[in-house]
Amino acid sequence: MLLEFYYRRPILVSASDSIYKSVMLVGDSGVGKSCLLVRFKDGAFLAGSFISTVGIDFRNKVLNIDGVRVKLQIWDTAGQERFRSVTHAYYRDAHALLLLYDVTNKASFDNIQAWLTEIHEFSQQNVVIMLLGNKADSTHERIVKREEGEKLAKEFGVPFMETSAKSGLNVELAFTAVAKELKHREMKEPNEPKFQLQEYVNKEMKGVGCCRS
Ligand SMILES: Nc1nc2c(ncn2[C@@H]2O[C@H](COP(=O)(O)OP(=O)(O)OP(=O)(O)O)[C@@H](O)[C@H]2O)c(=O)[nH]1
Repeated sequence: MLLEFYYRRPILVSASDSIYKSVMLVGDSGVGKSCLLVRFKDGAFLAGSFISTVGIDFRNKVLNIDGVRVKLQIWDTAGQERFRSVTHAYYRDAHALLLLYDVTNKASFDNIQAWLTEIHEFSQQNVVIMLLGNKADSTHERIVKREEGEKLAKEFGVPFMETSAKSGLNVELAFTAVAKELKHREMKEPNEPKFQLQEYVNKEMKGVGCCRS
């Protein structure tokens, strides 16, 4: 069963009113990748014991972006080191990467640079990357300030926002923002201005303490 996951590749076919895109969730083990995906797909939060992803898994979700059906195939990767070679094989098929750290876990934040190095080594050159500081609901346990996340993202030239799979904060927005970017890249009219992902996120983003899903 597991081997099937290892060798399956996304099949991406286009129709005029639909586009098919592949999004990968990456980051250290325990940052909340699976929970973010479940929140986005099912609107639920899986509280309780933490079960690490084995290898790689995926879910599909269709978004309507400005009248176009954007079919997202979302790949949830295992953050554990021992599955890294499996994950590497999938990078080159990804159109967008959501790179997560956990705001209550400094090591996961410190590892972002290493993740970006790996992403640049294995993914397509024009892949859309967005940095997400997850578990923003954990106000008392927070170690990484929002400003630190913003600074790091600026340093690496990637858009950034904080999310919470638990409260739903900005989860829909994270996926919608990358879907919009991908749709604009594929279907941009000659005179249409470039889509500004960070500007869009800044306008739509909710602060910590809110419960937008
Ligand atoms: N407070 C809080 N806890 C969260 C949030 N997201 C995930 N968690 C918890 O963090 C733990 C790890 O979540 P997962 O989604 O399994 O983490 P993962 O990144 O998929 O981990 P791997 O599969 O090992 O790579 C679980 O106990 C979740 O309940 C969040 O937004 N807020």
